[in-house]
Amino acid sequence: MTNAKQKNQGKKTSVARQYGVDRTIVLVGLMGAGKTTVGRRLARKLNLPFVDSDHEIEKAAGMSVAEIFECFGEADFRSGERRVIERLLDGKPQIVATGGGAFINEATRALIKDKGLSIWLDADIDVLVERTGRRDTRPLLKTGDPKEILTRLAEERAPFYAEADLKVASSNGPHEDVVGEILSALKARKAA
Ligand SMILES: Nc1ncnc2c1ncn2[C@@H]1O[C@H](COP(=O)(O)OP(=O)(O)OP(=O)(O)O)[C@@H](O)[C@H]1O
Ligand SMILES: O=C(O)C1=C[C@@H](O)[C@@H](O)[C@H](O)C1
Ligand SMILES: [Mg+2]
Repeated sequence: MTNAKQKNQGKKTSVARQYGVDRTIVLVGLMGAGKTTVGRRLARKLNLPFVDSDHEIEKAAGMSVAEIFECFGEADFRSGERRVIERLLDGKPQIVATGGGAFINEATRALIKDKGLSIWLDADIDVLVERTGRRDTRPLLKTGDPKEILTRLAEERAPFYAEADLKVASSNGPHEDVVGEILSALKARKAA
């Protein structure tokens, strides 16, 4: 490794270390909570790589999430999601944004708990409805009224998301504020 590369590598670990981050951060929570868009900004702040599990699945399959659901069904999507997340957890610390249902799957949740530091991004239903309404890419929200679906999913999933290591409110923008809340939660965890 060249000196410059070594220096950069050292810098990468040191910013994250200041916040006590020595394993991959895994963002969990409902569709629209901000896992992808907040996660990308958090990664920049901590000088860590960013990766999105939905995007990785799409790359591997050469299809969109909606197409995978349509052609193979949700069960196949979930097993692909588990395999992708297992691979993403097997390496140096990074920021992983998961799909909204990943942490609900028992096997995927066990992997994340074993190797990652999970953070639940929690936003109010009306905020989620507005945010997810901006793009028509989420297959689970196309089967009925999005507000009813998100309300039901929030009820069903909250006990699982509550198993995350940290919980951060993500209703109030801008994204940078949520990043700030995550950094504060990491600092508090380090100090505890
Ligand atoms: N704190 C925020 N302030 C303002 N807008 C936000 C905030 N967080 C997310 N958004 C917006 O909400 C939309 C959905 O966000 P994002 O794609 O990051 O959600 P997600 O949790 O990754 O959802 P999914 O589970 O479907 O992948 C985007 O348009 C994003 O810019
Ligand atoms: O909440 C969910 O179950 C999902 C969320 C999205 O990120 C995608 O992973 C997919 O649309 C399913
Ligand atoms: Mg996302």
